[in-house]
Amino acid sequence: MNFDIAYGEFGVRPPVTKPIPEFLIEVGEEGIRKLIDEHYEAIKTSDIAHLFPIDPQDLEKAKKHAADFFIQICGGPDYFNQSRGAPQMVGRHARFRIDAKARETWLTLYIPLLEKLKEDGVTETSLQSFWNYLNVFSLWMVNTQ
Ligand code: HEM
Repeated sequence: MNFDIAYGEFGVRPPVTKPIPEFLIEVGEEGIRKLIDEHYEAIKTSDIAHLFPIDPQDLEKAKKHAADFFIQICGGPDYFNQSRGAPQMVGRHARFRIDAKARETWLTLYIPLLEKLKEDGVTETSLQSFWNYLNVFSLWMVNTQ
C-alpha cells in the first residue's frame, strides 16, 4: 500500500475517483462507522482538535454525519442525502480554517486505522482505493493558505 500524501496547488481541485465497491463490501457499513469513530477519537488529541466539536453529543452527531457520507460515497445507501441534503462538501467545510497542515494531520490519522483493517483481512486494493479517494478529495477541503 502506498499511503503517500499528495500535495496540490492551493485552490486547485483535482478530479476525484470514488472508492471501489469492494471497499464497502469488505469493510461493511458497521466497519465504516467504526473507522470514522476511531478517526474522530484520534482527532481529539491531535493539532486539529480545535476545529471539531467538544460537546460529546455534538461529536457523536459529527461522527454519524461523516459515517453516513462515507457509506454513501462508497456505494451504500444515501444516508447522508436523506439526513443532511446535498453533500456540498466544500461549502460545508468553508466555515473551518483548513490549511495544508490541518489536512495533512487529518489524513495521517487514517493511516494506522487503514493498516489495522489490512490486518483484519481487508484487501490492499480496497484500502488503496479508499486512501486515494481521501488523499485527493481532502485537497478540495483546504481553504486557508
Ligand atoms: C476526503 C475529505 C473529507 C471528507 C469526505 C469529509 C467529510 C465530512 C462530512 C461528511 C462532514 C459532515 C458535514 C455535515 O453533515 O454538515 C464533515 C464535517 C467536518 N469536517 Fe470533513 N471531510 C473531509 C476532509 C476534512 C478535512 C481535511 C478537515 C480538516 C482538517 C475536515 C474537517 C471537518 C470539520 C471541522 C467538520 C465539522 C464537524 C461537525 O461539527 O460536524 N474535513 N466532513
